[in-house]
Amino acid sequence: FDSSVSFSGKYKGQRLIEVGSGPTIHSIISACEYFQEIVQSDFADNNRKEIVKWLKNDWYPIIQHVCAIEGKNRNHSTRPFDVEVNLRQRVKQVLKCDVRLENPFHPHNIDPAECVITSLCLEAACKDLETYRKALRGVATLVRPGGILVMVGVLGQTFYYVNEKRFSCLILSKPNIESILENLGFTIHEFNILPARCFILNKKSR
Ligand SMILES: C[S@@+](CC[C@H](N)C(=O)[O-])C[C@H]1O[C@@H](n2cnc3c(N)ncnc32)[C@H](O)[C@@H]1O
Repeated sequence: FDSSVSFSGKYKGQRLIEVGSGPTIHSIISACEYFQEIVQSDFADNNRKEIVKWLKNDWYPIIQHVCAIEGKNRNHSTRPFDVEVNLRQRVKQVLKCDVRLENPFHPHNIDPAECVITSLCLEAACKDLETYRKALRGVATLVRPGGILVMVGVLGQTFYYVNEKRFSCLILSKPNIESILENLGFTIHEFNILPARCFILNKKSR
């Protein structure tokens, strides 16, 4: 899970909202130690169902993996088992969201949070830069004044696959994202660009 987000305690608070979680919990594993209440969300019903299922089922290997990356499995108080228990308790809601709406949680009004995470969602949801800008404006309304927005995204990509299904992806550049965020009143603390890893997978012949 290259897109998992790592928290070290520099940022903490009462609430964290994740926008466009997909069917997964990997983006919030690291954060659950630092935020008391977590709201996850996605547009797709099946993705939200998968998260709700997880609240009863097993993502332990993924939690172990994230803890290993962070070296946490050497620390007794945050070993993977504890992280899992913590995370299950802290995910309070799994809601429908649509980032193309001015209020992504319409018709619900969600209190803004100290931290909002969105990973690989906006470029998947938006077909052009103007839609992306509006979506980011909507996501920004979920961040409390003084709070942080953590975005994981991909630059210069036009499509991606989930199994054999192809999805479109909006081409983004660093200057595009920086100028939209600055116009929305954000100060950018970190902008890390990591080299993409390319996986070439060979399907077994029968
Ligand atoms: C590439 S996946 C990323 C999932 C996860 N956040 C991750 O990092 O692995 C894109 C996600 O965006 C969601 N999505 C697509 N359009 C959306 C929309 N209009 N509003 C909210 N989520 C949307 C999809 O359902 C999907 O779960």
